[in-house]
Amino acid sequence: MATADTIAAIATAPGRGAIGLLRISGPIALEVATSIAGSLPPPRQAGLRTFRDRDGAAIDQGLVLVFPAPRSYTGEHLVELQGHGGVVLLQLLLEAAIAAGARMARPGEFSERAFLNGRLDLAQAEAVGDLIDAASRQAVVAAQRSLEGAFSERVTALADELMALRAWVEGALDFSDEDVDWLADDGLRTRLANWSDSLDALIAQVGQGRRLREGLVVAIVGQPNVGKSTLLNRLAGVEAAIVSDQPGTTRDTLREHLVLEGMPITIVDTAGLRETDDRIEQEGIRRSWSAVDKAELVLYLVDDRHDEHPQDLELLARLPVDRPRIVVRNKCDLADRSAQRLDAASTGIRLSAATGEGIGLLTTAIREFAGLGAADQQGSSFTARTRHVLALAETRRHLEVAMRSLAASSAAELIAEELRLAHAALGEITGQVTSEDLLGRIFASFCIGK
Ligand SMILES: Nc1nc2c(c(=O)[nH]1)N(C=O)[C@@H](CNc1ccc(C(=O)N[C@@H](CCC(=O)O)C(=O)O)cc1)CN2
Ligand SMILES: Nc1nc2c(ncn2[C@@H]2O[C@H](COP(=O)(O)OP(=O)(O)OP(=O)(O)O)[C@@H](O)[C@H]2O)c(=O)[nH]1
Ligand SMILES: [Mg+2]
Repeated sequence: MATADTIAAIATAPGRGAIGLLRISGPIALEVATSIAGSLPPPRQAGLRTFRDRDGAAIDQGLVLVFPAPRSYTGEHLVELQGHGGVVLLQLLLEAAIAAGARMARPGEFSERAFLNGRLDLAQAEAVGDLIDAASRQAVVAAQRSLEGAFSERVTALADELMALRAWVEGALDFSDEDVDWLADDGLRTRLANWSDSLDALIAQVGQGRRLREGLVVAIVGQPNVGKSTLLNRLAGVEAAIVSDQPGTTRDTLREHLVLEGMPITIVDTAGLRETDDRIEQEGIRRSWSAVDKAELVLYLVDDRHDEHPQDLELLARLPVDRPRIVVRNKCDLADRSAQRLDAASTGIRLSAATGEGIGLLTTAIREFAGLGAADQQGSSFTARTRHVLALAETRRHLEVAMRSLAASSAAELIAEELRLAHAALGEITGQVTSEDLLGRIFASFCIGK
C-alpha cells in the first residue's frame, strides 16, 4: 500500500527529558533525514551525527537509526533522530523535517500505517495504545499479550472455523436442486454448537480484558453512619472523605480512582439514605441514587450489630433489580460475637472498615464479580476494549439466529446470511472488515508520534 506523504512527529513525551525522539516515516524519509543529519548510517545501525535546523545551524548531536522499507515499524522507510530532550530543540528538528518535505503526523498515524501495511492487525494496534495506558502490572502484561497477537490468534482461529461452516452451508445452497438435505445432517448442528462454545469462552475472557483496561465503577451506599466514608478511605488508602459519628456527614458524592490488586476501579462514596427535611441533604440523597444508577456494582453497607434492619431491606429492594450488589456488614469489630446471633445465617461480607479486618474478603469478592478471579491467577488474560465486546456480542446474535433457523429447518439462504454477518462482525476485531470511520476513531486516541 503506497502512502504518498512522509510524516514526522516528536515521539517522546512533551517536556524536557534526557533524550528526545523525532520519527520520520514515508517514501522520502531518508532524504528528509539526510537533510538534517548530513549523512545516514547503514540500515539498523546507530550512527552519531550533527543535526542542523532548516537554516543550517548545528543544533544538536544525536543518534540516527534508519529502517528501510519494508522492515520497519510502519512498513515504510522510517528514520529516527534521537537527540537531546529539549522542547525547543525538538521543535526545531520537527520544523527542519517539515521544511525538507515531511508533514506533521496525526495522532496514531505511525501505528495506523503499520496497520494499513499489514505489520499489525487492528487488535494489536489497539494493544499498543493499551500498553501505553496500562495502569497496573497486570494490565501491562495483558496488553503485551494482545500486542504479540494472543487475542488476534483466538479471533482468527474462530473466523477460520466459521469460514469452513459457511462453506458447508453455502455448499448446501449450491446443491439445493439435488435434493441432498445437507443441513438436516447433525454434523453441522454439532459443529455450530461447538463453535458457539468457543465463542462464549472468548467472550468471557474478553470481558475480563475489558475490565483490566476500563475498570469498574463501584458505589458504596447505605443508611447514614454505617461507615461508607470510612470504607472509601480504607480502600483508597487516604483520608479522602470526612468521617464523623454524626449521621448525614457526607452530602456530595465523592469519587476515588484506585488500583485494587491490578484492577482499576472508581469507588463512589455517597450520602447516607434516609428521610430528611434538610434540603441540602435531600439533594445529596438524590445524587446517591444517581450514583447507584451509574455503578456497575453496589456495595450496600449495613451495621453488623443490627440484625436485618427493616429500613435496609426496604432500601435494598429499591436498588434496580438487575444491579449487582454485595452486602457488606461493617463494624464487625463492635459486633457481639458471644451472642452468636444470626451470624451463620446472615448474608454479606463481615468486615471492619475502621480496623481493616476482613477487607481482603471484599477485595476478593469485587475481583470475582469482575471475572478476574484470585490475584494469583494473573497473566492468563489479554486486554480488550468495549469495541471488541460489542463485536463479539454482535457475532453471537447472528450465530443464535443461524442456529435457530437451522433448528427450524429454515431456508439455507437465511442461515448462510446470518453466518456471513457473524463472520463480518468478528472480522471487525482484527480489522479484516473495517470502515474509515472506525479507523479514524481508534487511531485518533493515540499519542502523536505513536
Ligand atoms: N527507539 C525506539 N524504541 C522503541 C520503538 C521505536 O519505534 N523506536 N517502538 C515503537 O513502537 C517500540 C518497539 N517496537 C518496535 C516494533 C517493530 C519495529 C521494527 O522496526 N520492526 C521491523 C524490523 C524488526 C527487526 O529489526 O528485526 C519489522 O517488523 O520488520 C521497531 C520497534 C518500543 N521502543
Ligand atoms: N468501630 C468502628 N467504627 C466505625 C467503623 N466504620 C466506621 N466507623 C465509625 O462510624 C462513624 C460513621 O462513619 P462514616 O464513615 O462517617 O459513616 P458514613 O456511612 O459515611 O455516614 P454518612 O456520611 O453520614 O452517611 C464514624 O464515627 C466512624 O469512625 C468500623 O468498622 N468500626
Ligand atoms: Mg459518609
